[in-house]
Amino acid sequence: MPDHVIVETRQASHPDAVKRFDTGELRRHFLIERVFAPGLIALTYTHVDRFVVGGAMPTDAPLALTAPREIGQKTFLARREMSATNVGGPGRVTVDGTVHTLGRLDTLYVGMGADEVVFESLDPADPAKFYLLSCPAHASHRTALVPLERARKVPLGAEASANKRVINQVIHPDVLPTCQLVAGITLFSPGSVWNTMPSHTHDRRSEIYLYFDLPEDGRVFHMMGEPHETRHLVVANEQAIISPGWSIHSGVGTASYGFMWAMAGDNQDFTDMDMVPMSALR
Ligand SMILES: O=C[C@H](O)[C@@H](O)CC(=O)C(=O)O
Ligand SMILES: [Zn+2]
Repeated sequence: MPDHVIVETRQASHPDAVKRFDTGELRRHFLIERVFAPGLIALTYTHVDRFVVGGAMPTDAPLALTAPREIGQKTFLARREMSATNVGGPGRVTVDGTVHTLGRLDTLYVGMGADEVVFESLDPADPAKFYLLSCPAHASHRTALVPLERARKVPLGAEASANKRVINQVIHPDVLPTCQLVAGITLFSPGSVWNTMPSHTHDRRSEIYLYFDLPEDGRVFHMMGEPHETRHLVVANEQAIISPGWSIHSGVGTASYGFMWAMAGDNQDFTDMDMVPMSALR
């Protein structure tokens, strides 16, 4: 039987090399075009903070999270922690026999050491799409369901600058303890389309973005690169981006969208950003 867990590996890149990348190379290294594939767990193993990013999209059968060779362990979570956020129809995640039901934008944090993780859709015609984020862990924290309402809310931006939005901090030290992972869901006011502008970097933490809720022909122009050497990626709905610590991560949509961001690295201090003055951007 073919394995239902597929993995692609991405190496880390030096900014001096990246400034010579053409569009195809930028996309090959930093954009994850297929996050969700029906009936599969599709993962990207990146050497940027050893993040594993991907999607579990069960249709008519449950999908068990097995440990691919890349992990080098008998179970996926032997030395890792993980979050699963549902951006699709209603679903269930069973962790070592305990069933958690996830509606839209609910997140399950799964602590290091969980053996059996199984994903299911409640309705195969409206499949759940579990967006997975995992990073190395050193301690086992409690598995917990974090509905969007439980997130710590940080309103930011203004209508006049087209960036009025609420940052929902879902995986955050004020919500629940984790080893490295910090993550949230940023949702916009109608008409606001700019995220994370003014830009920032935080070399001690890398970041992963998933853009969602874009219409079929909508696109986000995601800004990346060192502040003095910016590039962009044109991103469609439900595609993800690997943002190394040296890169800005800002985007503007041709239509309304939401996005999930996640960080791992040396600290979990969300406010510890190096803000980039507008005059420094090139
Ligand atoms: O370091 C923090 C991350 O870049 C995100 O939280 C930014 C974000 O969601 C936003 O400004 O909309
Ligand atoms: Zn950031």
